[in-house]
Amino acid sequence: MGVLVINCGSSSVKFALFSASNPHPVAHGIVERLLGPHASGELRLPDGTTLPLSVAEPGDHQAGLRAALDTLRAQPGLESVEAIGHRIVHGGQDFAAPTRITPEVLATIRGLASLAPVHAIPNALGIEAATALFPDVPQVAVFDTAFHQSIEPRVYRYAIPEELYQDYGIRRYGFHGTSHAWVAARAVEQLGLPQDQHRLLTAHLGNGCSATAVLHGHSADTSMGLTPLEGLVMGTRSGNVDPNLHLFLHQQTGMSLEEITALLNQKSGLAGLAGVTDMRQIAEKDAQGDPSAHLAIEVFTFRLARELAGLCAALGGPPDALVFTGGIGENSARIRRDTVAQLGALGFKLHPAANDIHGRESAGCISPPGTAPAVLVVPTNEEFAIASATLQLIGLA
Ligand SMILES: Nc1ncnc2c1ncn2[C@@H]1O[C@H](COP(=O)(O)OP(=O)(O)O)[C@@H](O)[C@H]1O
Ligand SMILES: CC(=O)OP(=O)(O)O
Ligand SMILES: [Mg+2]
Repeated sequence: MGVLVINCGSSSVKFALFSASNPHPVAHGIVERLLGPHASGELRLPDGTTLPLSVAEPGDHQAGLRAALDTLRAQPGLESVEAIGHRIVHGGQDFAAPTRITPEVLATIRGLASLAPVHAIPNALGIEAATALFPDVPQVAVFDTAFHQSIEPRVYRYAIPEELYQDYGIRRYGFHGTSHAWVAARAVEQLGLPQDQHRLLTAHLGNGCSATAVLHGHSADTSMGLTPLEGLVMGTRSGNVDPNLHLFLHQQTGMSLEEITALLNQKSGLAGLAGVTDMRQIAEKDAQGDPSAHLAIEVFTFRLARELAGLCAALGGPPDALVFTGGIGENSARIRRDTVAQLGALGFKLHPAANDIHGRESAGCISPPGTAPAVLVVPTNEEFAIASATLQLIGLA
C-alpha cells in the first residue's frame, strides 16, 4: 500500500512515498525554485542514491510534481501510489480533521487564500496537479490548523470588535499542528507520561517557527494566529510586531499595504536581522564576530523563551517537558542552549554534553538525568503523520 505525501509550498514541492506503516519513506525528495527559470530537484532512495529531477518549462507546481512522479514511477520495485495525502496549511473554521478531497473541499481550501496568502494557493495547486496525474487515486487533506481546534475562545479570540470574528472568522488558528501533535505524542511515550495527564511545551523551529502548549494530548495555546506570521521570529517572517507598524511604515516610506505585508513575511525575521535565513550560516557569522548575526540569535532565542513562558498560562501547572523539533530545533545545540538558559524561572536546565550530541535521527533527553522538567529533542515526521492520517481516513490502515 503506497501512500504519497505532498507538501506544496510557495516555490517548492516536497514529497515522500511511504509503504503501509513504515515511518521511513521508500522514496522522498524536493523540487525547488518553481515559478523561476531554473526549477530543479532530487529524488532520494533508501539505499542513499540521489537522482536529479529535471523540470519541464514552465516550471510550475504541476511540472514539478510530474518530474518527481515520472522518476518515482520508473524506479523498479517501488510501491504504486494508492492514496495521496496533502499537507494543507489553513483549514479555517471549516476543517477540524483530515478530510477526503472533493471538488467542494478544494474550492473551500482555495477560498481560504486570504487567510494564508503564502500557503493556500500552492496547497490548492498541489491538489490540482495530483488530480491531473492520478485522477482515480483517493486524496486526503491534512490540515496544520486541525490540532489547534481545541483551543478555547479566551485563547483564540482577538480583542477587536465582535463582528469581525462573526463576519470574517478573524481569530487565532495556529499552525504546524501535525508536527506539534506528532512530537508531543513521542515525548509522552518516551517519558512514560499518562496519555490523559501531561503538560508539554513543543517548539517547532524550521523555516516557519511556532510553539505550542499541549495539555493532556490537546493543543491549549499556540504562538501563531490568524496567519502563520504571528508569534516567533522565523527565517523570513517577523513574528509579532506592533500592529501600528503598517500605518507608520506606510506614512514614513509610502510603501503600500501589500509591500509591507511582503516585507514582514519575506524579508524580515532572521533574514531581516542578519541578512541570511539559514541558522547554520548565522551561527558561523556569529562565531566570526558578526554583531548582526549575534543579535539575530539573541532576538530569536529571547522571543522563543518569552513565548514558551507565556504558554505556561494555558497549561495551568508546571510543564513536564519542553520538546525541540524542526530543522533548527533538532540540529542547533546553540539555539537550544541559549533558549533554555533564559527559562531558568521555570526550572528548565540542560545537560550540556547531551545537548551537544543530539540531532536529527536521535531523539533524546538533553536535561540532567532524573530531573524535571525534562528537555527533549524529538525529530518531527510530518510526512509520515500525514500518510498515517490519510490511510486511516480512507479505511486502509
Ligand atoms: N545543523 C544545523 N544547525 C543549525 N540550523 C540548522 C541545521 N540544519 C538545519 N538547520 C536550519 O533548519 C532550518 C530549516 O528547517 P526545516 O525544518 O528543514 O525547514 P522547513 O520548514 O522548510 O521544513 C534552516 O534555518 C536551517 O538553517
Ligand atoms: C505554517 C508554516 O509556517 O509553515 P512552514 O513552516 O512550512 O512555512
Ligand atoms: Mg516546516
